[in-house]
Amino acid sequence: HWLLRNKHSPVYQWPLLGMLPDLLFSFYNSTLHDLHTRALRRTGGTFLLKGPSFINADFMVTCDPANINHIFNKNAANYEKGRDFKAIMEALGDGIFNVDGESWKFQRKLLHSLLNNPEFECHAMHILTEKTRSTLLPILDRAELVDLQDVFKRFMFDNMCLLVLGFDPQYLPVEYEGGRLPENACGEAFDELEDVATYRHMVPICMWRLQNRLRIGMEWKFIRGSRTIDQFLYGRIKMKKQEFATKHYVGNDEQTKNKTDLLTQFLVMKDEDGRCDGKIIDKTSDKFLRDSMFTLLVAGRDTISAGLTWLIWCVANHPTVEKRILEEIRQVIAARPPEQVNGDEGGFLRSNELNKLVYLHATVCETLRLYPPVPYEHKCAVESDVLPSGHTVCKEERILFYIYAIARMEDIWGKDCMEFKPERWISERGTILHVPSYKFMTFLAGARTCLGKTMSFMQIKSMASALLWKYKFELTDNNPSARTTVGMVLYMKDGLKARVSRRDH
Ligand code: HEM
Repeated sequence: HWLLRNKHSPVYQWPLLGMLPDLLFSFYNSTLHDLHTRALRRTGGTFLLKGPSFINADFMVTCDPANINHIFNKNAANYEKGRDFKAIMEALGDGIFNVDGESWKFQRKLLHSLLNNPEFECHAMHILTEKTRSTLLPILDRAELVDLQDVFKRFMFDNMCLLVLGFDPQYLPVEYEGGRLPENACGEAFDELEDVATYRHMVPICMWRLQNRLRIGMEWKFIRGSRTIDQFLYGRIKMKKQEFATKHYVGNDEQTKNKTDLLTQFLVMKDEDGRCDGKIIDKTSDKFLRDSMFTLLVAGRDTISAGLTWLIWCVANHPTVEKRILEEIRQVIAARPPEQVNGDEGGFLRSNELNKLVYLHATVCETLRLYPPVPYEHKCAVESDVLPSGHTVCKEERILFYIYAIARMEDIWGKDCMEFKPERWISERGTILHVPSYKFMTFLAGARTCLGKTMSFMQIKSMASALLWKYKFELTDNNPSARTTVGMVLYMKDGLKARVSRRDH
């Protein structure tokens, strides 16, 4: 019976241990995403991932657009993040990622008004351009061989700190000695907390809780990393509050207010505080500010840097795509009025110019389709339900959405789904095609769609155009299929090492 069952099982099932051995093997082997993709292909898009039979560790795994549409839109009220998610992502505290119900509604409204404000978007672009000009370009000008992934990650950490806290920790300093970028306790603590979250996804709750009590293994990393992050964030919050107490805040008019960091905006916003479970959420309390600022830093740092890393890799592997992008930028620059033409400005395009880059936009979409910075997500059923695929979900059962696998399904993206083809995003009229979020789920779907989507596109396009216009990146490893990390963020396992040379236009 066991052998017969395995004949039809998408992942090998061991007695007592279920699919855990194969999962762990592919986790340490960095092939976890491929294992899920293969299993989803075999099963038509949905299967039950069986954990060890002596603990409740089963997951329904799906990448079926009909199921996703059902869970995120049609019957969204029945699906929550759930208790486990909050425990796994403990470092995020009560930030928006980790909450449901009233607290989520309150934070969503608050963040929506801040992040999607045109003046704030303009401020974000200004910070990004200045930081690129003052740090990133000088480093790339000097570098011959560089790990672009490491540089982008550090750069985005500084950029997000400026945007969120109004402070630059200089994780990517302009000057550094010995050709190696220096260590930074806070930046590294972010990485450690992410590793812990991945580990907690894999290992049964009782096991990591015990390790936490004993302060050993990965859980010791969690304790140490949380302490570093808390010191950093509470320190910044205290300083900002002191600034407020000692000097009159100049930004009473709406325009100035929207052009400051998010921490300041949280403090000056006049909106009412929220309510959750009958209690009042005070949005200026240290704990609420810590959780919100940390969430925003996490939301923007890795997603954008991972997206940009994959984009440079994809473009470097597709010379025809690179040629078309450069041609598009050349046309936009050529259309500038003479008084705005400045040789050194190069690929630094203004927001209205970035909007004209349809092919670059399609390239970003295609990169984020094949390499979604958040490769999987999970939710929990409040009540039992039947999915459109016919699978029954029990009460409190967890569902894993394999965003990475969606792009690799022929039924969804066609026979050429594995190919990197920006053209698939462009309509006959030359505009960007709209693809529903349950098919292009990189920014999630439904009411919980990412609040930084517009900003991310602008930032990735701005950096990509500036870098591709100014430099040629020659990859040291010509492997057309790079290994991916298996963590919460999809990075390149071996980094992105490239030789950098300036282009002569
Ligand atoms: C390429 C870049 C990005 C990608 C791929 C991305 C992806 C995602 C995903 C998958 C989620 C759902 C997470 C969950 O529910 O657990 C999410 C939520 C969110 N993102 Fe992004 N994100 C990006 C950039 C940003 C940026 C730059 C910000 C702003 C600083 C941001 C702010 C948020 C917020 C506030 C939420 C929570 C929405 C909610 O729960 O209602 N994101 N994002």
